[in-house]
Amino acid sequence: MTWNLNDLFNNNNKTCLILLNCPINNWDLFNRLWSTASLKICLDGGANRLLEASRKHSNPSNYLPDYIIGDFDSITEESRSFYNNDVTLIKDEDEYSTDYMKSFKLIPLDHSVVTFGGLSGRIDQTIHTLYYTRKEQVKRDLPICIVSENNVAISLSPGHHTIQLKTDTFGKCCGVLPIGTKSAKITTKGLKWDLGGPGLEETGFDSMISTSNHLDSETIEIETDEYIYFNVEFKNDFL
Ligand SMILES: Nc1ncnc2c1ncn2[C@@H]1O[C@H](COP(=O)(O)OP(=O)(O)OP(=O)(O)O)[C@@H](O)[C@H]1O
Ligand SMILES: Cc1ncc(C[n+]2csc(CCO)c2C)c(N)n1
Repeated sequence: MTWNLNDLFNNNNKTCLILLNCPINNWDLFNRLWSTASLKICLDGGANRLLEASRKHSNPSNYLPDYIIGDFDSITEESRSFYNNDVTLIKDEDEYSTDYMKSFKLIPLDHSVVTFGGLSGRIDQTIHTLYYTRKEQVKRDLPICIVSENNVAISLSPGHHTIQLKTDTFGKCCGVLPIGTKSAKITTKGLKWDLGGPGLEETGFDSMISTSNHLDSETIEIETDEYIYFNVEFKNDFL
């Protein structure tokens, strides 16, 4: 598979943006993802974040998601009444699935997914984001990217991946993260410290995890036998 991470910001008619209940500190970044997405879903308190940020930076009537879904313990009355007429609100009080899990029921399998937020804040929520993103990745051939304030994590299925990224958007720091798997055999090309050579055949919590690695090319090749994440930082002056 070839993933062009610059496509995060290019128009694509089958991309879903999921807005979690996380701060929108970088309106420009959020706005670029919003303009790219064809389907937009707010999770519960994510609607408050959208209303607040779009009021501050623009006109909230131009920022209407397709759905707001969740148990509605976080959405305010004000957000509810603002979005009530134009947006489909789905209240689902199931106590055995999170709002993030509920949102994927609305996303066709032929859509790529960009999750905005979910990597910082409460650690149980962060682990849940990584856990459930992988569960959904198993069902899809298209990527799920988790975009947070300063970096993007892309979920990779077993196989060979070519990741393209431009140095005007992405900084050099990156990681190859075997999260949710005991160990993985990974080979890479295009990183300063490539995996796969002597002493670096295996990656996992019992062996070695490649963090604080650096991009050495605008094309990165990753071959993995397990589901993993690859993360890369946004460039400082891009943010
Ligand atoms: N502090 C946080 N850190 C990371 N992700 C978060 C955080 N808070 C919320 N989220 C994400 O936003 C979604 C909506 O959160 P919200 O606070 O509106 O509801 P919640 O009741 O806390 O979440 P849930 O019902 O899913 O447990 C959550 O499902 C989670 O994916
Ligand atoms: C083993 C187990 N742990 C936690 C929960 C609680 N829980 C998980 S998802 C969810 C909904 C949040 O909106 C809640 C309350 C559970 N049910 N089962």
